[in-house]
Amino acid sequence: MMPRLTLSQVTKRYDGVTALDAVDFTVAPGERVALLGHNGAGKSTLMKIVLGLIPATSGQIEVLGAAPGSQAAREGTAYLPENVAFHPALTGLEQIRLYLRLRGCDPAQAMGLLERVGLGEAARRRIGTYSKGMRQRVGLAQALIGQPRLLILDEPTSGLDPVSRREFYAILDGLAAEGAAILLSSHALTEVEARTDRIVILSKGRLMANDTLHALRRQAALPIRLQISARPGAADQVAAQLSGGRRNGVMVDLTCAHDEKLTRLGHIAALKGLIEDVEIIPPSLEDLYSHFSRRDDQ
Ligand SMILES: Nc1ncnc2c1ncn2[C@@H]1O[C@H](COP(=O)(O)OP(=O)(O)OP(=O)(O)O)[C@@H](O)[C@H]1O
Repeated sequence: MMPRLTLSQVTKRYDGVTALDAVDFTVAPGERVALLGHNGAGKSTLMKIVLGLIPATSGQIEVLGAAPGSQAAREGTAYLPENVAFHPALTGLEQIRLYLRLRGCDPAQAMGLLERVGLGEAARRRIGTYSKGMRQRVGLAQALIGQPRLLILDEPTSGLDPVSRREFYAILDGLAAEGAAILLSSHALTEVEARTDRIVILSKGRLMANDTLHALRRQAALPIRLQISARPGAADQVAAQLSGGRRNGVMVDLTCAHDEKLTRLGHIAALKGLIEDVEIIPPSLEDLYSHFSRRDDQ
């Protein structure tokens, strides 16, 4: 399938600063891609280039097979900025109707869009009375006008509570299932870990990683933690036999390389009379993120 978004060797220089340095990646239909990076890594610059708001210094960008900022690209692309501001005196329904009219679409679609983002019941209340999570959903309803095939979301869940975040991602899952390509930036690694298909890490404008979480784990080859619960009174013996560290009354911690995992599990299984349970804890996205974003400095 042709990617919805393709960046090839995209470089952006502001005077003296290289904000993007030969960045390559694609986003396919139905794919949810997380764009991660420290402050100043180049995420906003990348989004602005994709939206056609600023030009790249060099490289090629294709948005829905067209040039960024062209009519074809703009018609099929939705953008949700980090802080969406709406008119507080308007109701959600009025606000979305207004956007529909501005886009030359039928304002009667407004209720359907609001229901889609879970604002059906609040549609006739003033936006001034909405919570931050609800305002973010108005933003998403606005972004869904015209059935976009590519969504660019700038930290869409910052400031939302855990329940609102989950609900927001559930809406994105539905859109991706219908074939929308989604690129979202975030600083919240735990939620991205569970809710996206691929991870792109930028550091000082350079692409440090671009793969699934699974593949990044293999590439990084960070140690895996094995957490063993010993039978009552057996923790010292288990720790001694496995050369592991005792944590409290019953827990024994081990770390091992990825390719030692099965051997280590074999040793643990051989102590079966002494052991209640074993938990395998792979490196978290946070561990991977610091691994990949630091690679540059070495
Ligand atoms: N208009 C500009 N003129 C000069 N330098 C700029 C301009 N815009 C951004 N930069 C620089 O380019 C680099 C990348 O900035 P960018 O805003 O893209 O980062 P970011 O990853 O979006 O950061 P954040 O997480 O803080 O939003 C930074 O060093 C920034 O100072």
